Amino acid sequence: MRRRKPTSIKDKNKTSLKSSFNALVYLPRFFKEIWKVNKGLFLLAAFCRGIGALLPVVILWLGKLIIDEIILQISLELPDYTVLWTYVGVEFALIIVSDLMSRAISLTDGLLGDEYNIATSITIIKKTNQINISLLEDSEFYDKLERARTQTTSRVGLMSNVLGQAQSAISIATLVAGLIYFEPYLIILLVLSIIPSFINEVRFSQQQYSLARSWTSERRELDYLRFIGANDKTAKEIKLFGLTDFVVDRFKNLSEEYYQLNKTLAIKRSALGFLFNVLGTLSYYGAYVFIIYRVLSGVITLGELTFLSASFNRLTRNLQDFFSKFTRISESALYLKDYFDFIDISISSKVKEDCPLPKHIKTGFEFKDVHFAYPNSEQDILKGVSFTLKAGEKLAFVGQNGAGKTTLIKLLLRFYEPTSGEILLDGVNINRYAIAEYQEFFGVIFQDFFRYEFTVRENIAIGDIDELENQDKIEEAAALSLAKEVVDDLKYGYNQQLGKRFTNGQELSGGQWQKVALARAYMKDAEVMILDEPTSALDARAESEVFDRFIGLTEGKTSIIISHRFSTVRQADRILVLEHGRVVEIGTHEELMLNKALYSELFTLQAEGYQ
Ligand SMILES: Nc1ncnc2c1ncn2[C@@H]1O[C@H](COP(=O)(O)OP(=O)(O)OP(=O)(O)O)[C@@H](O)[C@H]1O
Repeated sequence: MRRRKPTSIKDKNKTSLKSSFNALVYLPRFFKEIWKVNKGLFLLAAFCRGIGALLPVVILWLGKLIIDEIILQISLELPDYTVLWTYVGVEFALIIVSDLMSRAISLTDGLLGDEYNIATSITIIKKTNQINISLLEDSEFYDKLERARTQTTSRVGLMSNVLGQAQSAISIATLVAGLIYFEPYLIILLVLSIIPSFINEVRFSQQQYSLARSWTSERRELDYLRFIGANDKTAKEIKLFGLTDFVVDRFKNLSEEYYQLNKTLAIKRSALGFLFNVLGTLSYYGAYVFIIYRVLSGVITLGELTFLSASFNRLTRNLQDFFSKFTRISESALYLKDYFDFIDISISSKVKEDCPLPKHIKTGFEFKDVHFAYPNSEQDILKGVSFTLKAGEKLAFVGQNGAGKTTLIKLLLRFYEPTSGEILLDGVNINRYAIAEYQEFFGVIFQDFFRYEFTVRENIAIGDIDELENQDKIEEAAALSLAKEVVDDLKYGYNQQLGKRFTNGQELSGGQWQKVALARAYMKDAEVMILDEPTSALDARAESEVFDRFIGLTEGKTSIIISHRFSTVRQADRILVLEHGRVVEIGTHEELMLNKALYSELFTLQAEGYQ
């Protein structure tokens, strides 16, 4: 695989700067969502930040009053310390309140963040379920989903940062007001001290971000190499084929390049950062000398000196922090865009879902000259497929690997739409039925069924999750799919946790997993049953038993079986032979044998193999 060379950082800088600032428009919507999650907590967080923002200037002001009062009382013959101790008492109380506020802020941020996290995770799961499978398989879209899913912590961080910025802005405004009141000229020095480090911050954080983003696919490859190099699923092959050096070299070469680019940037950022900080410190001392000079000239008091120098110092730090956070916020806001783009995906169907679904199938399904190519692919997988599946009929699909059998099922289930042609149910285009209701019609077990790392009970009940507590039904389904014998050997029976991810989990063999997954098909009394060869890992005896049961149980039911096992296929009412996306034969076993074409050739070939 040829790797795309990352574009230079500078080229990307302009566009990413613009797009990250543009992404700030998502902030109001973001806060509206947080507001909806918990209004009370949000108000409390805002209140605490408001108080927290005003306290610094008030405390500094009290410091000034205390010093001025001390100096005043020292100069008096009959000093009265009442006012002084009152100031000290109030300052003490405010310090306590300030500490209380900062703890309340981190508490409310944490709680609000957790609640928002839960709410967005649920939104993402629900939305993913509504989105067409074809979109989920689009790599660009998938990246977006990945980012939306994995960036939840950044979003929570973003919330704290933005609220923190608002707090800083108020603090800064009050401190600036203080400076202007006493020494307006200090503002010039303040601006001089802050601009260099602001420019440095913006420039480098943008470059860092551009570098990270332009290396997205390489970083994904690095993650993948890390994954295959160090996990239990690949360990066997990596050891046996001696792949460690291959993986390590590939990882090293790729990461070295990224490391070097990053290193150069980090060194430059630190060196310039230091230089600009020296400039900042210089201007601070400039201000300090100016203030001392003003005290010595008797223009301002000693208390005002402490107030001004502390305010100036605090302002410099606050402003630096404000600007560096600002660039970070605009970067994180880009992830908001990914998230909102994802949840805004339109899910409305192109056609009106205006037809009520029949309770039971009357005539059956009909594929009419169906053509299909997967999204982003030029290749036609189905080329004018026409056939009928009558109500109550058992149809088998046969054909070589890649002929398009599973694709036919995916179209029937409306995971994809035909490129042209149509699929009818009882004479009506299937797109006109409400999709969720329509899909409820089917009981399907796919070749690549998912191994949920849940308990056996849950794994079986997935076929009809409303029946999770119906032990009799679960046991019945397990008996029919031969999963019962697997469960009988498990320490915790139906409550056995499966897989290795969680404590006390038990891994199953491929065939045992298939038996468990098959039980799902028996959980619901679906109108149409589909078995897409989920039996490849079963031993010969179990496989024939599974199919015989399936055939027996689907007697008189509309069903489709995909299998390469001809002794099963021949038991179907009719057999559809698919070759390179075309129906080449359709008929009963006897008819197709007489036809002496592909089916009889494949059947004879397999029968000979068994002799
Ligand atoms: N999501 C997808 N995106 C693009 N192409 C796909 C996708 N899924 C399958 N294909 C391609 O479509 C063709 C038909 O695949 P399909 O899974 O329908 O074959 P099949 O007849 O069920 O094969 P098998 O007997 O191996 O299960 C194959 O060439 C495959 O590469």
